Amino acid sequence: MTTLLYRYFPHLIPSETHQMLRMRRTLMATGSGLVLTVIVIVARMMGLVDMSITAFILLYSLIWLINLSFPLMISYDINLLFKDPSLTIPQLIWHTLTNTISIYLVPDLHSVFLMHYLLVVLFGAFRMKRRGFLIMGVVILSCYTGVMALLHLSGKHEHGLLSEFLGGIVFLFMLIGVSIIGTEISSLRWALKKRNSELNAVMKQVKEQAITDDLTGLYNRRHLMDILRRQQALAVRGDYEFSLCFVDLDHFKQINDQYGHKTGDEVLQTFADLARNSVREVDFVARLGGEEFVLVLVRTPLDGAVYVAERLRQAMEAARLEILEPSHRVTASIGVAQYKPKEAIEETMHRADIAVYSAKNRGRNQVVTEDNLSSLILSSLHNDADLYTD
Ligand SMILES: Nc1nc2c(ncn2[C@@H]2O[C@H](COP(=O)(O)OP(=O)(O)OP(=O)(O)O)[C@@H](O)[C@H]2O)c(=O)[nH]1
Repeated sequence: MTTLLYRYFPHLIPSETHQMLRMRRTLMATGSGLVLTVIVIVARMMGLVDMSITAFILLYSLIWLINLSFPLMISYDINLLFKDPSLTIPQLIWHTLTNTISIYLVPDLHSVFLMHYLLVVLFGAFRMKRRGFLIMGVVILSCYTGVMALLHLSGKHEHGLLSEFLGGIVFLFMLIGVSIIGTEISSLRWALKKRNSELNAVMKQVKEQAITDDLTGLYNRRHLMDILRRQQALAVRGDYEFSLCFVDLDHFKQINDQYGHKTGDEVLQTFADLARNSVREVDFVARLGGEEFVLVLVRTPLDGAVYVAERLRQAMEAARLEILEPSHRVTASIGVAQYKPKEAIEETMHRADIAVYSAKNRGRNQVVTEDNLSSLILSSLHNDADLYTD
């Protein structure tokens, strides 16, 4: 049925995975409703249904209006307005009701329809828990005994009461059995669903850990290289610029020596927070290692990057760190470089790195750009500066 719908009415099949699954189940139920209708129509053609043709057509038009309303609701996302978007209980009750109508119309085939009740209960395994199965059991039993009583009272069904009673007991046991199996399937589904969401959460955590630095929560060096390659690819496509700020905290060894490693860690975390808050959402902040950090400022030319770097330097200089002595200020030296079209990303990193060295040489706590490096510093550092490779 789903395949037919795909072929002739592709626009009615939802593309979202959950909705598609709901549609498939609903079409299964609609399919079993179709089988019921065909059986009743054949029975009427054989003279087993005592109902005028007009009333019969009217009744089945109404039944199919409601039958089709379930898949249509899913097609147009109306089911999402309900607490249970699978519409399990309404569908189960509706199919129980149509099955009961079928028994009333064709009492001679009531044992066939009795089996269909069991199919309806199994349909609940997709969604229901134990309580749902209990409710459905009660609803089905009430419908069945109700319709049988009605048939006997109106004289439409002439079977002996004892055989009917025994048949009812057998059906009750079958109903209990099917409900237990349904509950088991249902609890397996819930357990799987829970395990799946736990796995997803762990996967998310593992992915995050793979790209972040444990101490500061900033991106780590490996992820920084990925970010830079993506930025480079954007710049290569044209009309895109970005800049790097290399940051090195000044005299950090002294902080470790004077206050201990733990305090040193806290200073690194404080700086990480400051750096994170000094850039835009779209920018990136990474820790290269030790007391070295990198800001990747997207869509930012050199002068914009200098502005951000200077603002961060001033914020760090002004920050009062309660973990240190009141007069102790932690400062940062920052080197800024802009990516030049067609160059290797390592070359940009190299220039930013040289700018940091220059800032240190010029007395620390300052921002130096690649533009204001003297050629002397450039040539002396060019040979021994680290090339940043992944
Ligand atoms: N607390 C702490 N210290 C670290 C960490 N990683 C590196 N360090 C320390 O950072 C210090 C870096 O010292 P240096 O490279 O000599 O630089 P500096 O003292 O900041 O001097 P300048 O950079 O020249 O201003 C070393 O003492 C490292 O042990 C860390 O994760 N936590």
